[in-house]
Amino acid sequence: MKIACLNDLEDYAKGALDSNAMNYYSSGSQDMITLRDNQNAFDRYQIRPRVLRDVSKINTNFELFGQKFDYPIFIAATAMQKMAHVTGEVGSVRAANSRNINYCLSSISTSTIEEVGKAAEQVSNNTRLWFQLYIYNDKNKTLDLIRRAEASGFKAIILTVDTPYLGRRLPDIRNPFKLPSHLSLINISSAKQDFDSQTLKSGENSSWLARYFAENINPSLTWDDLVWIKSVTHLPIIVKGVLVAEDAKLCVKYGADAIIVSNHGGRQLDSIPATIDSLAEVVAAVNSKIPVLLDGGVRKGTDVFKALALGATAVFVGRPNLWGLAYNGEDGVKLMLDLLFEEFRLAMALSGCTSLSQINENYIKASPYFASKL
Ligand SMILES: Cc1cc2nc3c(=O)[nH]c(=O)nc-3n(C[C@H](O)[C@H](O)[C@H](O)COP(=O)(O)O)c2cc1C
Ligand SMILES: CCCCC(=O)C(=O)O
Repeated sequence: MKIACLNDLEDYAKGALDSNAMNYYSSGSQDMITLRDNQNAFDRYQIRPRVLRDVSKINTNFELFGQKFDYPIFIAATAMQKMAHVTGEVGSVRAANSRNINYCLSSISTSTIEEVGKAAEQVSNNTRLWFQLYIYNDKNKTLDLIRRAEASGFKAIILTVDTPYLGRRLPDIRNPFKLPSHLSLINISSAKQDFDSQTLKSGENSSWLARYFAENINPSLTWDDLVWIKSVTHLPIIVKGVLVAEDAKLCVKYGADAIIVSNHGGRQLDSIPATIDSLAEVVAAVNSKIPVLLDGGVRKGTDVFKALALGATAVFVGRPNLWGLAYNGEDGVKLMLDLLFEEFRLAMALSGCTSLSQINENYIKASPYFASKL
């Protein structure tokens, strides 16, 4: 059967990946209410299409931080991509850069920052790369990651702020995740798999990932750390994991260059809002001072259109990158992107929009079926 949409790629990946990788990639936290809602919430909005406009030419280009992109659809940072395909992050970055869109590399990757920078250069002379940063307890480790990203041609730092501790992912507690022995968290030395389970208190999360996080990642971050990062690099700083107006305003106050409305793909706190439902609040609070981007549950061209209509500059896909890798490495990620691009172009054309700047709140409304509940 031919792959027709991103959900087909997910179905394929479910059959192809082992349960260790699939549990880690697919899971959300606790009851996975937020994970499900990220996707379902898009369906609670409707597009208001316009007709009899010349849609023979559709332009999906735009500019952000002085760089041109062919589509407002980027690849989000997801950890440990070599479990999906032997090429891992290198396959993903080649696919994104050959399509002139951004690839975001996770701090917790299975390919080095330098390998990923070089792989992008091989397919593009204008590399599109952002680096996702977790702040380690050891500030020098953090600084080292920033310097290496700068030296490898990364164009922005994404500071993830929704993960002072890893969320409670029940599949990982029931069947503890194991990093396959041929892989390592290669950017960070001393990432050990083993810990003494005897030291766990009753009820404590026994997952290695949760323990790794608790031992290495700094849970005491405050807005001062955003100021600190701004002071040590000239790269734009993008704050990822903001859902409410109060924090959006603080991002502007403390000098963030952009915001990503994100709930970490439903993997952190459960029972928090879907990102598409949080977007309008954040966009209003920011009041056009900095760009607002979104990730979480984007699977269709109409999802992208709806996010742009509610004020996003661009969106990211996380898991679909992993499903594309599992399907066919770099070519599978290209297929995933091309499907989404084609769907998005069609959504624009059938709504009567020929450029991204035309997509605005006039093109969206709450579905009447849900309107009273929204
Ligand atoms: C398997 C997996 C690993 C992830 N790893 C990271 C990470 O290392 N850093 C980070 O900031 N976000 C991470 N995320 C969150 C993504 O960047 C993104 O917010 C989320 O996947 C978007 O939702 P989607 O998967 O529904 O597209 C991860 C998500 C998944 C599914
Ligand atoms: C220790 C890996 C954490 C990566 C991450 O952010 C996630 O799994 O959501």
